[in-house]
Amino acid sequence: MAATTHWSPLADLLADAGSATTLLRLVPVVLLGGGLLVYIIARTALFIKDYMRISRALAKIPTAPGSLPLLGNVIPMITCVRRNIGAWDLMEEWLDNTGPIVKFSILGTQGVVFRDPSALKRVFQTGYKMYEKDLDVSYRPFLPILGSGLVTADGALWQKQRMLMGPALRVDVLDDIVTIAKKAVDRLCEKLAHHAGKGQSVNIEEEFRLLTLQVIGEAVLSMAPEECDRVFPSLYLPVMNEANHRVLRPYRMYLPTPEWFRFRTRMSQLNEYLIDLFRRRWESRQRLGRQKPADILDRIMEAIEESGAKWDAALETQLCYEIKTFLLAGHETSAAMLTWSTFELAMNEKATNKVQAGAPGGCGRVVLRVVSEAEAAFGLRSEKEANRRNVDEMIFTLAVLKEALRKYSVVPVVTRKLVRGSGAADDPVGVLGHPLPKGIMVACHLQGTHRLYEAPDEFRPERFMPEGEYDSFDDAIRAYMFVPFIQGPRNCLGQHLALLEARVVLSLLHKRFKFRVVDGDKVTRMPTVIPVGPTGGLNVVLEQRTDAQAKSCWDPPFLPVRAWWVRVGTHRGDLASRVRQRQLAHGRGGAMLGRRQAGITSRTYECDLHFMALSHAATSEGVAALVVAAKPPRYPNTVT
Ligand code: HEM
Repeated sequence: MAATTHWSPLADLLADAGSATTLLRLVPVVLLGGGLLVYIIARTALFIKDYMRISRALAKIPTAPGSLPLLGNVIPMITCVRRNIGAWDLMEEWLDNTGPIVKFSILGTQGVVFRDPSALKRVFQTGYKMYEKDLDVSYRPFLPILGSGLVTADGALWQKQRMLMGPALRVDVLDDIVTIAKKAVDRLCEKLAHHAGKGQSVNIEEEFRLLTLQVIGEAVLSMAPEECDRVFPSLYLPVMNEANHRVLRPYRMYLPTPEWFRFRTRMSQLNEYLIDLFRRRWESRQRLGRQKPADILDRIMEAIEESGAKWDAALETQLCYEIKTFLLAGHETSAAMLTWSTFELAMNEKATNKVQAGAPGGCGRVVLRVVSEAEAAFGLRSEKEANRRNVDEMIFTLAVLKEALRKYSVVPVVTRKLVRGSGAADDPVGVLGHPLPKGIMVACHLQGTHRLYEAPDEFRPERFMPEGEYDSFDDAIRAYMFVPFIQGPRNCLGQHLALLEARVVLSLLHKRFKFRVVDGDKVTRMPTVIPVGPTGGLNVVLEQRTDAQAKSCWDPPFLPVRAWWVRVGTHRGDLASRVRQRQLAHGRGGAMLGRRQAGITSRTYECDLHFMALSHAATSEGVAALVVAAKPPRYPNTVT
C-alpha cells in the first residue's frame, strides 16, 4: 500500500531553516505574529487596568451573589431561565436581598443595578448627557436592524434625528390613530366573531401583534392591512425572531449557519422594499408638490424638505433605520401591553362572576368600566366616529393599561453606559450616594421601581385614577415611579400613540366580547424576550357580549359631577390649584369653574371632577363639607 505524504509549509520552512532566503521569508511571519502578540498584550493590559480602576471605584457597592472570576454573573443570568425567571427577575432578587444598589459583571463588563426613582432621575434626566445607549451588550443583536435609528443613536446624530422625527409622531397624526385603530379592531372583531361562542381557543397575543403591526404600518407608511399581512410576517417578523434569539445566544451573530444567511437575505429584501417605497413617495411628492400629509412618512419627508437636506443614499439608509425602529418599537411593546390588560380583565371578570353569581349583568367591575367608556366614546353600537378628545376621556381604560404596564413591566430593564467625565468618579453625583466610574453599564430596573407600590402583585387600576396611589407620591420623584416609557429627553417617542391606540382597541374589544383565559392560573411571564409577554402567548375563549349586558355596565361613580366643597381653617397651599394640577396631570383639563371666598375661615370651590377623585380629595384634604350635583350626562345613550 502506498504511503500518503502530507505537504506542510511549516515543515518545509523548518527543513530549509538554514538558508538565507528562508530566513527572509520568515521575517513577515515573525513580524505579523509579534505584532499580534504585542497588540493582544497591550489590549489585555489596558483591559486589566480599566477593570481594576472600575473595581476600585465600585468597591463600596455590594456584589451580586454567584459571581465568578472572568465570567462574572453570566452563569446565574443564563441558568435562571430554568427556574422560569428572566435575568431581570434575578436582578430583582439581588435588589431585594443585597441592597438598593448592586454591582455585577458580565464577561468583564462591570455594571450596577438599581430601582430607586431618585437614581432613575439621575440617569434619565439630570445626568442624561453622561449616559449613552449600551450598544455593546443589550442592543447589539438588534443593531443590524436598527442601525443608527433613534433608539440606538447617540450624541449629535440622535439629537438631529429626534428633532426631525419628534413632531411627526406627536401632533396631528394622533388624531388619525383613533380612526386607524378603530378600523383595525373592527377587522379583528370580525375575525374573532367566527370563534365566539364555539369554545375554540384563540392566541390573542398573536392577534394583537398582527393588529399593532397593521396600525403602525398604516400610520407610518399608509400600508393596507393586506399588504402588512403579506410583507411583515415573511420579512420583518422572522428577522425580529432571530434578533431575539441572539440576545441569549450571541454566538448566532457570528456563526454562518443557514439561519444566519436567511437573516441577511430577509434584511436586504426588507431594506429594498422600504427604500423602493421611499423613492416612489419622494418622487411623487416632488411631482405633485405639497399635499396634506397622509402618514408619518409624509410628515418626516416634509421635515426633510424644510431642513434643506439633499436626498441621497445616506439619507435613504438613515430613513430606513428610522422606519424599522418605529415598526419594532411600535408593535411588540403595544401588543404585550394589550395582552396583559386583556389577561387581567378576563381574570377580573371571572373573579367577579364567582362572587356575583346570578347578579344581573354579571360583569366584572373593572371590565364594566372599560365597556362603559367604550360606549361613551363610540356609542352603544360602536356607530359613532370617535375623535381624540373622546378617547382622552377614557380615563379608566387608560388606568387599566397603565396598571398592566406597571404590574407586568413589559420593558423590565433599560441599560446605559456611563461615557463622560474623567478621573475616578466620572459621575461624581452618581446614584444613591455612590459616585460612578466611566465605562460601567448601569441597569435601571424599571420592573423593580414598579414594585415599590402597595401590594404590587395586585391589579388595581385605581392607582392611576385621580387622587390614586400614583398621585400620592412626592412631586420630586412621582414621574420616576411609573417608567414603562422611561422619562426625560430619551423617553419613548411613541407613548401617546401607543396609549391612544390601546384605549381604542381594548375598550372596543371588551365591549364586543367576553374573554376567558385557558388555564389562566398557569400563565407566566416569558423569561427570555423583551418586551415580556406571556410564555407561549395567551389562549382565550370568547363569547359575544350583548348590548344589554354592556348597557347594564354603566358605572355611576364615574359620572362627571360638579362639586362644591368647603375647607375650614388654615390649610397648606391652595387646594383649588392642587386639584386643578392633578386633573391636568391626568389629561382631564377640567378647568375650575369658579371660586368664591365664603367667610374668613372657609373657602368654597366649584370644579369639574369625577366623583371618585372628589371623594378621595375630600377624605385626604380634610374637607368639612362636600356638595355634589350630577352634571348633565355627557353620554345620554349610555345611562339607563
Ligand atoms: C406600550 C408600548 C411601548 C412601550 C412600553 C415603550 C417603551 C419604550 C422604552 C422603555 C423606551 C426607552 C428605551 C431606551 O432608552 O433604551 C422607548 C423608546 C422609544 N420608543 Fe417606545 N414604547 C412603546 C411604544 C412605542 C411606539 C408605538 C413607538 C412608535 C411608533 C415607539 C417609539 C420609540 C422610539 C422612537 C424610542 C426611542 C426614543 C429616543 O431614544 O429618542 N414606542 N420606548
